This record gives sequence, C-alpha cells and structure tokens, in this order.
Amino acid sequence: MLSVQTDTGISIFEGLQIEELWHASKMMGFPSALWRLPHTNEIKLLISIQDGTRKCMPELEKMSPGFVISTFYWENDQEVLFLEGDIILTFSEDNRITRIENQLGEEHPEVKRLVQIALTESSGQNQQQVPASPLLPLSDHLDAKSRFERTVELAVAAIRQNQFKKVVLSRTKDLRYTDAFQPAQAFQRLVKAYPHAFVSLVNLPEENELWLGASPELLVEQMSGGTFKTMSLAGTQGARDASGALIPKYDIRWGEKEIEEQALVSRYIIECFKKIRLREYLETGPKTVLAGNLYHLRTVFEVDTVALNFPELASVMLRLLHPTSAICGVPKAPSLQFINDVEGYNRSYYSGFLGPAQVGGDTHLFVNLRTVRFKDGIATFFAGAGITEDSVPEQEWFETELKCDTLLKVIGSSL
Ligand SMILES: C=C(O[C@@H]1C=C(C(=O)O)C=C[C@H]1O)C(=O)O
Repeated sequence: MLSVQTDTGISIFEGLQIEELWHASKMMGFPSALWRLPHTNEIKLLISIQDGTRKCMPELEKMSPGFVISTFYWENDQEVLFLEGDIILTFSEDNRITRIENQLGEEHPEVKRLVQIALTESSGQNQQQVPASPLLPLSDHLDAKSRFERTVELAVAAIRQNQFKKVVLSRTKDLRYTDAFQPAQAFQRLVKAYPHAFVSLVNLPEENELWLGASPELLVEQMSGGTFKTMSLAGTQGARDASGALIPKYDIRWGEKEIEEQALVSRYIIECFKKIRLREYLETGPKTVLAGNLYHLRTVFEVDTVALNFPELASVMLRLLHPTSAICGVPKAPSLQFINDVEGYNRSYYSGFLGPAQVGGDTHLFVNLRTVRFKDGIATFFAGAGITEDSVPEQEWFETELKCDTLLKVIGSSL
C-alpha cells in the first residue's frame, strides 16, 4: 500500500472522497477526468489546475501525464484536447486515497482552495438528495425511429450500389436531468456494474459539458514495458433472455453478418500494420466478449515495441486507425462522407477517443462509446450500429436502443 504522506507530514487530501473532490473541482471550473481501467479496481481523478484544457498533437510517447479527448472528426494533423495532470489522485475501490501525484505542491493557493471546498462538501453542507424522477424522452420516439430506419435503408441501398461495404450509423436520445443529478455517483455505479469497461467521467468547463461513459473498445494502448495493443470489436447481440437472465457465453452463436462485420474491422487493422510494414504482431480471437448488456466479437492485436525498436508505434497507429471501421466504415472515405451527408447531427466526442496518456508511464485510449453528454439540463445518449448489405432497419434501431440502455439501466433512475 502506498503512503499518502507528503514530505511535510499528512497530506491535506487525507480522508477526502471522490465525490467531494469532483464536486469541488467542478465548482472551481477546473477541467478534470475520473476513470477506471477495465479489470482493475483503482480509480484515478485528474485535475487540471493551471492552463484549462489545452490542445496538443497526440504524440503519445512525448506527452506529460494527462488525459486526452478527441472528437470523431479528427484530421491527423489536428490537435486534440488535453487535460494536464497537475493533480492525479488514486483511489481504492472503497474510496480511499492511496496515492497523490501533485505537481503544484500542497501550498499552492488553488490547491488549498480546492481542498477547502471539498472539506465543506464532506461536512455535508452541500449534500443533495437524489429524487427518483420519471424518464421522459424529449424527442418523439416514433419520429426518431423512422428517421434512423430511413438512414439505414439509404445505407443498404448505397452498399448494394457498391459505394462502400459497411457504414456505422448513429443517433442520439435526449432526456432531461435535474440539478440533483450527481455525476460522480453515477460514475461509481457504472464502475460497479461494468468491471470489463473503461468507465470515465470528463468535465470540460469551457464547453460547459460533462461526458460519462463505459466503453468496451480499446483504440490504442502503450505500456511502459513496451507492449502495444489494439482491438477489433464489432457484431452485437443482446446478452439477456426474455426473463432478464444472462445468456451463457457458450450458448451464443454468431450469424454471417456479424462475423463479416467484425472481420472487416480486423482486416482494416491488419491493413494499417501493412502500411508501416509491421509483420510481427500477435492476433488473438475472434472471441465472444460481454460488454454490459451486450455480447460482441473481439480480436486483440499485440506488438512488442521494444523488440521492434518502435517506441512511437501507438502515435503512428492512432493516426492510421482513427476512425476505425468499427465506428465509421469500409472503405473509410466514402463511408465517412455518407455519415456526414445522412446522419444529420454532430457526433462531437461520441466515437472519438479518450483516455489517460503517460499516467504512470502508460497510455490507454478508448473509443468513446456507450456514452452520454450532460449539457444545459439535457442528457444526450449516443449509439450506433454497423450497417452491411444484410442489415434490417428495425433490428439496427433495436441495437442502438440496447446500446443506450447500457448506461440508462444503471444511471437512468437518478437523472
Ligand atoms: C457504434 C457503437 O459500437 C460499435 C459498433 C458495434 C456493432 O456495430 O456491432 C459493436 C461495437 C462497437 O464497435 C456504439 O456503441 O455506439
């Protein structure tokens, strides 16, 4: 167990909890990020005190510790948003601080004020009760359904005319939330519900937005020991039967459509490796994996960047991979153009990428899926589905409903 003592004795952060610090940081207008990596039980809270959100080129191996977030539309020569890791706190599962990385020192006036506000929170002065409220979709459900199904029909027609092979179409679902909604508590609930996911909550004060998500899809990972990883994740089935019981993994059978859809993503990743003449990678899968209330097909690709003397592989692959055919389409250019033409809304950070860079020497960027944006009293859920020649519009709609449910089922009652 790591000590939380500083050179001068017990840290001023001692005894504070995630919710109190999150709320204090939000009140002070500091960009911040909370996350929990898949299959781990540590939660990290990063607070960016000095510069607000900056922009930088994602040269991952050269960056200082921080948190990266990018929109779906990202040209390779563009900068992405970066939250500098002025303070990075590690919490155990039971909400105790186990590690403090503070670049500014405990005497820094902003750090002291942050802690002061968090202490006020902890004494219960600002605690609010979360009332149960009915969930009322803001947009007309039937209208949204027929609009989405129409875009799927258009995509199937375009695929039959050989404009492209696959396109991922998405849509949004808006709900109201009240001031009593506690995002850090919702984050904690997702952490408990989805041990396999990358659970994150990001506060972007300049945009007046919060993004909460539980992503199943790794885009690039670079560990300090040299291992690089990426994955192809596609093909979707509900994981529960009519009575709500989890269907065992070994009972799951995949159709031709899903197998082909996922194989297209794997092939796309291999094409990216080929572009840089990288032949030494380990490919594992496809395997059936659980992601919340869904099953997907997943293949993992691993590279030993030390053996290949290729320390910048993650940055190179990020540029080549994004947007992958798991969230855009095949071939990339015409499917991206199609999304632009027919989707009819701005994806913003949905299906972009996000995650810690160089925190403890490791970088983990995930595709921003199973995500919700909180802004001006409206919670916007985002979900998409891969469309191929064999797609049935109504089934694709239900797939997006199931994907929205990943978050709604866990946090819906507290909105
Ligand atoms: C587009 C989403 O998910 C992606 C699309 C999938 C599919 O089409 O089957 C499966 C997993 C993800 O790669 C989403 O969750 O919004």
